Amino acid sequence: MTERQNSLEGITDLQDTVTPFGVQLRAKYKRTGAYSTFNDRVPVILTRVIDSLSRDKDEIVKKYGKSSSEDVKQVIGYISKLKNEIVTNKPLIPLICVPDESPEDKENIKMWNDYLEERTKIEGKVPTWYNTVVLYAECYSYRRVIEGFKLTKTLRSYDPFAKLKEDSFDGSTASAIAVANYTLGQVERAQQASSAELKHELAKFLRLSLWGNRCDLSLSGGAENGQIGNPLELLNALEKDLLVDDSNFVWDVLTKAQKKGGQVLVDIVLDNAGYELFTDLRLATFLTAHNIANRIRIYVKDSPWFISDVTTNDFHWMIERMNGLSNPDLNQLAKLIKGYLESGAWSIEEDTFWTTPFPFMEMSQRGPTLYAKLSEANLLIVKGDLNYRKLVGDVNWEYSTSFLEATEGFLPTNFVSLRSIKSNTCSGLKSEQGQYLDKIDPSWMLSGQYGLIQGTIDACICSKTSS
Ligand SMILES: O=P(O)(O)OC[C@@]1(O)O[C@H](CO)[C@@H](O)[C@@H]1O
Ligand SMILES: [Mn+2]
Repeated sequence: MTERQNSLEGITDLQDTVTPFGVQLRAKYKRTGAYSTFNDRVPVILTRVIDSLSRDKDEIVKKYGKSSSEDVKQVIGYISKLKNEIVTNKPLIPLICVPDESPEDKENIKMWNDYLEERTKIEGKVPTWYNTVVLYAECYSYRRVIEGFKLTKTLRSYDPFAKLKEDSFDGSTASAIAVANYTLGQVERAQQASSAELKHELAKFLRLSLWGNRCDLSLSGGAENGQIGNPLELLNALEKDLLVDDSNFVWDVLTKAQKKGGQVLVDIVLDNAGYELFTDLRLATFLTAHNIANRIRIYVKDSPWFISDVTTNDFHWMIERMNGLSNPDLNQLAKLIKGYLESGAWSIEEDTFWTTPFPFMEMSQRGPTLYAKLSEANLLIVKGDLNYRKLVGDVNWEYSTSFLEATEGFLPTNFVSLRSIKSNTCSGLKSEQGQYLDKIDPSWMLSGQYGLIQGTIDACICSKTSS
């Protein structure tokens, strides 16, 4: 038995079960992905951060100056301690506020510390890693990594995952080139395409963006997980794994908004950098080039998050990379994207809410400005597994619970989730579909094999027009 398992023996609450239906996921349920999150994945990720800091120390000192050498040591110590807190299931602790903290950071620290108090009240004791709801504890683990760097002088904005994200895109360039070529072909045909063709193409771009979500790095513990092969040729084979397909709903929402006149505004909440980001920008390019959307706001994270999530830096890095590679299609696509950003057809948006632990049903209360902003959009596209968990409150819903019921009142506008399933929550399946998958493939909710294009199809939100 390993030292880690020994130390967990003291956790009285560990239960050798799956998560019961109707309750939020917690790592204490041993037969779940949540348990592996703290038993395997996060400790492995933290070790990788430590290793990469030791390996890149000279490079860091070159870039951030001599005193960063001490800061690297400090962060390594901090992250080792954090890892130890997790594997011994210590109580979560308040974030530290240093005297010269910026007002925004102060406010952010207060939010996390207030929430720790709130959860302590809800749970009747101070939350621990395995015992509290995993959505909170997992988000908190990434917030602690951020703190490790924020507590230094020279490395406050260092992104320990940047290299992994960059390597992930570089490992997928052959796939990216194949689809870049196809996307540009579609853009060139923009004037001739019939409505039926556009509808068909939209369904294709939605699928490419959905399956791009298989490439996240937090599920693989930071191990390279890029796209290989020609994604267009793989689409047919993946069709059997698409459990819900509300592509028609997306088309209906967008075309109805168009018919109403005025500007059609689409908001996209991004998930991962690298190949997935590339697929999302292609979807956005398709919508803009065909005038299906007049404006697209693209939401990124304001800090390094769940290893592979896109920050503003990652976004710009990828465009520059596409520009710099010796492939004319990638170069042209990069130019197109830059043009969209410069003209204001697209904008990159940050909001602190995306790096909080809150389920989206709490957004109207805890992030009212963002909620109001999202409600201006005709359509909201929400990428990825973590965002799905937040959409449905990270509850293990009975699989046939409708998506709308599971989102518990979060409805700023019509929205669609594009998610490859990587955690133990899923709603809106056909009767018996989930039970059947449980039987044939017990790990179907954790593998990322299955996907959803799932919209708020039963909600009646009249098309909006913004100007
Ligand atoms: O949101 P993403 O990038 O699709 O997935 C993130 C993820 O891999 O991280 C967690 C595992 O620790 C899970 O919530 C989820 O599967
Ligand atoms: Mn992610």
